[in-house]
Amino acid sequence: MLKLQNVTKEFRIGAFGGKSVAAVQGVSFEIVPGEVVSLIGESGSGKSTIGRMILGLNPVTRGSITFDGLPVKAGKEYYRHVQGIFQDPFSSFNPVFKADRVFAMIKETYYPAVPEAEWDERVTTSLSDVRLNAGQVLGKYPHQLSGGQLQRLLIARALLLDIKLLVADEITSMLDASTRIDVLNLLAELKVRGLSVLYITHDLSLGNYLAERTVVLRRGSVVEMGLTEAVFGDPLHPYTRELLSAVPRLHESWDDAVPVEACLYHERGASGGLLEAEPGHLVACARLATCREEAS
Ligand SMILES: Nc1ncnc2c1ncn2[C@@H]1O[C@H](COP(=O)(O)OP(=O)(O)OP(=O)(O)O)[C@@H](O)[C@H]1O
Repeated sequence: MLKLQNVTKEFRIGAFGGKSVAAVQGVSFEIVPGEVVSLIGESGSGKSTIGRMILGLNPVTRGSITFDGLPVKAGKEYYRHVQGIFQDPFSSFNPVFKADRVFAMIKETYYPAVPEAEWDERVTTSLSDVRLNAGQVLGKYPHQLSGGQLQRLLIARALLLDIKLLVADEITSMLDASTRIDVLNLLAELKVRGLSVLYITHDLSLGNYLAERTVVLRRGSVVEMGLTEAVFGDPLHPYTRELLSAVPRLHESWDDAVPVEACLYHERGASGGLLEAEPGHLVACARLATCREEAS
C-alpha cells in the first residue's frame, strides 16, 4: 500500500540557502493494509520529515514514495485515503471557528450531495466510534475542548473519509497518561477495522504497545527494522539497545550517553543499506556475523 524507496530529504539552509542538511537519507520501508508501523528515534532523527513527505507536505529530494502504486500527490483524492494527525491538536483548528467546522469542511469538499440529516448521522456515528458524545463536543470552540477530545475529533474527521492510512505524529505526547491510553486503544481498534497507521513516536513503550513492525531511525537513516517483537526482544543495533535501555542521565548529554561508535557494529550509512539478520529483521551493520560470533 505505502512504499518508501531510498527516500532522501535535503533542506536548504543558511542565509541564502547555499548549504543543505540531509534530514532523511536513503530510507526504505513499506506499510501493508491493516498494519501499524511505529517509526521511532530521538528528536531530530527525521521522523516528522518522513511523515510530512508521506502526506505530500514536503517534496522528496531523491527516491520515491508511492501509495497503492502511484506517487504521492497532495490533493483531494490523496487525502481521501491518507490523513495526518499531529502532536498539537490545537494547531489543526482555527480558534475563531467552532471545532466541528472540520466536519463541515469534509462535507463541502467530499460529500456536497449528501443530505444534511444523513450527514449529521454520519458525524454522530464517527464521533461515537472515537467514544465522543456528539452533544458534548459539537458547537464548542477549540479552547472549550481538551487536547484528548480534539485529537479524537480529528480521528473522527478522518473516519468520515474512505481512509486507508493514518499518519499519527506524536499524537499522544501532549495528552495525560489516561487519555493517552484511551487514544492508543482507539488506534488499536481502528487497526482491527483494517486501517493502517504510521505511528511516529520517540516513546518506545508506546510504539511497542501498538505496532506490528518497528522502524528505528537515527540521524535520518534506518538503523534497524523488523517485527516489533524481534526489534524489542532481540535488538541488534547498539542504538536500538541504547534506546531500549535509556534512562534519563542527569549531567550527561545524549551524544555522550550513546556509545554507538565505540561498538563493534559498523553502521553502513545511507549508501550501504541494511543487512537481513533473520527474515524480515534488518539492521545497519556491516559486521553482523562477526559480531555475533564474537559475542557468543
Ligand atoms: N524546514 C526545515 N528546514 C531545515 N531543516 C529542517 C526543516 N525541517 C526539519 N529540519 C531538520 O531536519 C532534521 C529532522 O527533523 P524532524 O523534525 O524530521 O525530526 P524528528 O525526528 O521528527 O524530531 P522531533 O521528535 O523533535 O519532532 C532536524 O535536524 C531538523 O532541524
